[in-house]
Amino acid sequence: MARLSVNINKIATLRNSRGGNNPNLVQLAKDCERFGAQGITVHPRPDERHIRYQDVYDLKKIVTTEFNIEGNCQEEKFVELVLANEPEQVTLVPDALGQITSNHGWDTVKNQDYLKEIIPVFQKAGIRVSIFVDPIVEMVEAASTTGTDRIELYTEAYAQQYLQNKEAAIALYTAAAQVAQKLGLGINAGHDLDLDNLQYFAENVPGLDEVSIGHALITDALYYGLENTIQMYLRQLR
Ligand SMILES: CC(=O)[C@@H](O)[C@H](O)COP(=O)(O)O
Ligand SMILES: NCC(=O)COP(=O)(O)O
Repeated sequence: MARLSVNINKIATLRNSRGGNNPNLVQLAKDCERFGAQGITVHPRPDERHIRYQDVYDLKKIVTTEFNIEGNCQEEKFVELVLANEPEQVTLVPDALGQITSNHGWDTVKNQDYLKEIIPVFQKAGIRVSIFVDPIVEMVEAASTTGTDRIELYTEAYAQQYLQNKEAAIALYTAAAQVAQKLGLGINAGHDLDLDNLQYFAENVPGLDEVSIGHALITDALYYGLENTIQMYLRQLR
């Protein structure tokens, strides 16, 4: 069964909107784990629009499941932040500054030499490395030669096509996962996964280790409550 890592970026968005500490991000992360979350994911961005760099230090002290820090390793401050906190996993995402959200994976062919250089920096600190990739076989194959431990399949395209044609939506992901498995890569996935599309994804992506879900899960929690929502998402993965 794939693990559920809850991305709490949007809780930080709500907190920052009033300048105070409500909702309390640290308490919410503790509660997510108590409700069944098998990991906590954060994505500190250079503009600190939601997760602040200090949040990472505060969360590191209390996360007892798996701490996954996502971000752009081309930002020197991000590398320092991750090495200072030594999470279980770092997910390297090639975001440009000012993007409203993450919207593409690495070109693992063009960035092969760079990734081969930066990935061991984290691995030498005992941190598992996952790199964000689109579901393209060539990108997965080139990911395997970078030395990364895992890939994270970028699932926005799946989510967008799922309601119109789920068989077509899943095809590239199933194929990419089959190649990743053959190459000995761990397989994570994330972005726009939700209560409607998650189960079908998990059933058709072999070797799926972890999904990280934030935006839809936090939105659902406004209607169903956080504890119930986390349990609803976990049931989609059983
Ligand atoms: C990498 C990815 O797809 C998401 O994890 C990302 O963290 C979403 O970032 P925002 O919450 O800033 O949209
Ligand atoms: N890596 C994906 C993630 O952490 C959350 O993405 P989303 O569910 O907020 O789209």
